[in-house]
Amino acid sequence: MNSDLPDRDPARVTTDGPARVSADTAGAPLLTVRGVHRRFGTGATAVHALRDVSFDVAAGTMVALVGRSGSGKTTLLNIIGGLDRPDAGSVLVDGTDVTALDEDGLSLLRREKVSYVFQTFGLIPVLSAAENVGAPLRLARVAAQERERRVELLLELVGLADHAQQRPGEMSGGQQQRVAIARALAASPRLLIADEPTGQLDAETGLAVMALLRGVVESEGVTALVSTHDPVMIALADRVIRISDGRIEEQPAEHPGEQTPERSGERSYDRSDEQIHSGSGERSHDRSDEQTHEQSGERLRGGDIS
Ligand SMILES: Nc1ncnc2c1ncn2[C@@H]1O[C@H](COP(=O)(O)OP(=O)(O)OP(=O)(O)O)[C@@H](O)[C@H]1O
Repeated sequence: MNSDLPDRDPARVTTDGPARVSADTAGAPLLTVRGVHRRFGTGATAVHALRDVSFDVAAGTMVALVGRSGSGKTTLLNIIGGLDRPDAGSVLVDGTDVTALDEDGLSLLRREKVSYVFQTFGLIPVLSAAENVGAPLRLARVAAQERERRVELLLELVGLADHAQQRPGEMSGGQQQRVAIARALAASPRLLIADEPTGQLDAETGLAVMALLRGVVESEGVTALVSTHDPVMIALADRVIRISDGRIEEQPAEHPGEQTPERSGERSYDRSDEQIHSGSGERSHDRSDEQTHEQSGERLRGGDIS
């Protein structure tokens, strides 16, 4: 498959196998949430959607955010992604205090550091898959040739190289969500936020999409915060944060620098590509991280768009 891909600038796209959480970055928080409070409304009818929420997320990990409907997951993700502001507290993403940014700063944050994957995909219906994936690169004024190259690699990564010209309405829900994941990765974000990304998908397709997310966390070195209700998907995460009635219910001990197999990138997870391409949903015990690279051929982080 790799031989079909165009020549690449090795300075932009590495080919040296899966990304690992290196010793110097392992355990370092990519995300720091401190004392976040969000209230909707006032007086007796006020809803305290988040109450004194604090946690850290280490770089290069995939964290599942779980909780019942109305527990505050979307509110929390929106605040972390700069789509909403807390009444109190702070959020640091890769050293940037999101809560202190003005609108321009938030736009820049969303363009450069944080990407979203939504339950409803959020694709632009009149654009092809390739144009949707390329949209953030257009915004970032990436030159056409480089943009085309990255779009091709990204669609390859999510197994949709043959669907580049199809519009969202001509694709299945699972395919649309894979386009959305490719688009979210286009600008090489540090943090990928996914709000119930499989909520609209059947169980098998949902698992394949989640396994794909799991794969890109490792291959692209991205950090992912994913809200989900699905226990199978929770099992794919490095760590689970539970939220109940706006409060973090359970905070598993984290020891910065500690290298579990999961955190060191040695984790073996289900093979997303076979599941996606065959739709079988069968569990593979192959070393998926190696295969991810054999099949996608690339680690896109490092393919900076500037
Ligand atoms: N814009 C808003 N105005 C008023 N109340 C809101 C608003 N947004 C959220 N809420 C309330 O805040 C609480 C948390 O909502 P949130 O959407 O964050 O929950 P959730 O865990 O994402 O739920 P679900 O799993 O159903 O998506 C709920 O009680 C909700 O009704």
